[in-house]
Amino acid sequence: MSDTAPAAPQFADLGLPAPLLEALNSLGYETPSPIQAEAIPTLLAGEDLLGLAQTGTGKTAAFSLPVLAGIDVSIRATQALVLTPTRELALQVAEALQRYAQNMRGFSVLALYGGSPFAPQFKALERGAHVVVATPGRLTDHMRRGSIKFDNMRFLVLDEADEMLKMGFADDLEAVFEKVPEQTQKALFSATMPAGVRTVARKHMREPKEIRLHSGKSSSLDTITQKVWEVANHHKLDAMTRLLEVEPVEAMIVFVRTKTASLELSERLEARGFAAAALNGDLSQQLREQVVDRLKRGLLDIVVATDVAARGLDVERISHVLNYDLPHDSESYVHRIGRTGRAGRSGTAILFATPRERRLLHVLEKATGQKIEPQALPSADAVRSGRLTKLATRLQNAAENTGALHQQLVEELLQLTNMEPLELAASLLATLPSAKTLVEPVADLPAAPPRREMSDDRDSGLVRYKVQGGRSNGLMPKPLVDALVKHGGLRRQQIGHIKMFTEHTGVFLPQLDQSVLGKLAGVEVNGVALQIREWPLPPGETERPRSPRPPRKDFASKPRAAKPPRRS
Ligand SMILES: Nc1ncnc2c1ncn2[C@@H]1O[C@H](COP(=O)(O)OP(=O)(O)OP(=O)(O)O)[C@@H](O)[C@H]1O
Ligand SMILES: [Mg+2]
Repeated sequence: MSDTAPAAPQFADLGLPAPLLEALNSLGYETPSPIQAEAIPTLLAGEDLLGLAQTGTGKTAAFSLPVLAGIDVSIRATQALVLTPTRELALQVAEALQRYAQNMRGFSVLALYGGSPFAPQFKALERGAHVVVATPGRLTDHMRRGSIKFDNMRFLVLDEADEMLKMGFADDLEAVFEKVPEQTQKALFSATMPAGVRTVARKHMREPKEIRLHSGKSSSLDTITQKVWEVANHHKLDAMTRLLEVEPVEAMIVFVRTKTASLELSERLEARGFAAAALNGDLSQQLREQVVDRLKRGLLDIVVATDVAARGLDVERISHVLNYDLPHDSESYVHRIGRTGRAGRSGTAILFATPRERRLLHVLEKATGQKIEPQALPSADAVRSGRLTKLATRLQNAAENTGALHQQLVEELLQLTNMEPLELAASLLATLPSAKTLVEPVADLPAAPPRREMSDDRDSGLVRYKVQGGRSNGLMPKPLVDALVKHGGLRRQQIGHIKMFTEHTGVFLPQLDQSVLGKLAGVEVNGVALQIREWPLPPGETERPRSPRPPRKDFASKPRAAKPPRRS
């Protein structure tokens, strides 16, 4: 981050105490980022602050360092409160504070978030953690119980202030503002600041200084290359597999719209051999933390997440962000793609847009101040040469570990087999599992058809079937798909949307003939005997099965489902 402001100041010029400067030095921070250069002196001077700077530009240190400079470790009381919208972020900010405070003896920071037991939190608050980093929900719980004390509070920081307002925490934040002592210094940070934030700032802050490091036009980083792939919904999974073959992905975060979609897609990716996992608000807190940790440590390469991971998450390995589903709004897009290209590194953001969504692109281009370049889907040739390059790299790497022993083996094999070296190499390749995909033909992915001719739903052209047996019977999408593949002779890609209800399951499939239905009838999946039948929904009928059921002949006269349900 050294190529920024013209007369770049040094950390030593900003007025920070020696223990913090030493910590920055040991962390390898050379020069302050622009937001740090501006925010640190302002906060050290005691002013309130609204800090607006792009994703990945060091806002955490911009507030953490001045907060730490103001902490008196000899007083065992909470002196600063930092609020973050998500649990992962609370933990991450607490960890950052701990790192910056590595030379402040006796310093303690506490992360307070839901999904973790109260008892240790009470104890740590009792002992007087110097800084508390909390999510609004859990903080409100503690405020109700009176376990957090505000008397010594000197700083209040809202990281991702706009998101917390958007999540509906306005009243809780209001209560916090009311509760902190009058002279508490306040700071709000984010990469995006919609109008609502300023209203809060005006109400609760003392003439806050506003530091804005980008014009409203460009809220995302120029280290991020943005591209769009036009893909119909039902080709997204194939397109994603292609993407993974041709793009130099180190780690990727994939954003989908719903929790269910994050589970389904991560399962499908795992089934295709990728180190993938889901991250969404329904998972246990322990699992959520494990996923982030495994991603950081390189044990996972793909995390399929909902917007719970869109804000603040700082994982150096993330080289790519994929918007598998379009975000709800442009702010969310800015934050999502900001998970890559952090701290001056470069990153790639790819967006899957169906033809119908194409018209929304200009909104995102406007929000990021950048063009989102359309990119042709990788051709079969590109996929093949991507695979070949990967294999070549592997062989080159392997060459470093071969020696006389391997060469001698080759000599012996040549003699034994009576083959030419080229023949032998070809045979060896044929036994190599990873070379298998190279001899298989690769089909070109169909480009998304033009808008008018298609219904760009992943279920288009499919028929809706009703499967007797739902979640409450223990039926799950993955085993169901496996059974459809095994007993119904379907290919995975042919299977559309699966919707699990309590008592039954709705699934979109190509039209099945009676013999296939017969084969599937009675097949046991997780102890449930499948009963599967075509299931058109007469207009106006709800998801719930009605009794008495419509007569069978209605089914035959209406092969196509009325309207697929909205994905939830
Ligand atoms: N001065 C610096 N020199 C080098 N690296 C830095 C510096 N300041 C911060 N970083 C690193 O940059 C990365 C991004 O910082 P941070 O998470 O604070 O960004 P952010 O602005 O809060 O982004 P977001 O808007 O996504 O939350 C972190 O890994 C951090 O350690
Ligand atoms: Mg941040």
